[in-house]
Amino acid sequence: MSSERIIVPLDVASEAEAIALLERLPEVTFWKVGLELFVSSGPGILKILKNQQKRIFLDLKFHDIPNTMAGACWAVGRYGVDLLTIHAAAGKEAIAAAQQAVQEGAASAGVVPPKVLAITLLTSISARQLAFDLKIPLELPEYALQMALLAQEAGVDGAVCSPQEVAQLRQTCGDDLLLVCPGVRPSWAEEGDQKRSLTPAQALKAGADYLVIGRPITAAKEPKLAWMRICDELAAS
Ligand SMILES: O=c1ccn([C@@H]2O[C@H](COP(=O)(O)O)[C@@H](O)[C@H]2O)c(=O)[nH]1
Repeated sequence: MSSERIIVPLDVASEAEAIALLERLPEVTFWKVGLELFVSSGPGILKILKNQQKRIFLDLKFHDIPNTMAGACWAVGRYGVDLLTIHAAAGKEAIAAAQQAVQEGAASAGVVPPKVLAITLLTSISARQLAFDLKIPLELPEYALQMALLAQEAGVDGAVCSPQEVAQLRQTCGDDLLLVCPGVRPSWAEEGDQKRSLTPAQALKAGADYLVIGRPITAAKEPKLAWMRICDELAAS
């Protein structure tokens, strides 16, 4: 079912607001906990989600030296979440350390390790910003692909990329690499700070395994109606 391939972010500032959102959208099976909620309220929300049998994407976007990545990833390994993000730009050694540490952390807690996803390039970065602000002398699709290949060589389970690059990553990296796309926007939703969007149907057709769709649902007047509209559009596509 395509609705199970939609991950909704709990981008709110408190556990109480997160619980209120969970109550408004009981049909959502896969939730993302990101920096805003985790930093403001801590890991308690993970237990709440687990008690409701929800799947969890812990989007903490680690980007640090190998030793620090390993320590943080070991600790995340113990939570029993499904997905964890790190930045591919942290480098091969740090990615490999992260991958090994989640396995060890999970084993120490007797839980299944999360799949580690490497962020190739944040979906809020445009080609112009990549060139002029970040001074990266590669075309954006080539840079995203190189980051995915680096992460794949270092042993990650998957990558985060924009829907605009997902077809190329799928073709080059193969079917075993899990591809998760944020920056997805239905035709009726505002782009906001996302720079490289496609619609949900286009993103799935291009090869995404999972879509992260936040504000078009969570900031809608009626989140449930927005969720249903997206699910209906996917079913009709
Ligand atoms: O490259 C990335 C990596 C992560 N995100 C996260 O996804 C959601 C998107 O929310 P929207 O409201 O649908 O824009 C958000 O939690 C980001 O932190 C991303 O957008 N891009």
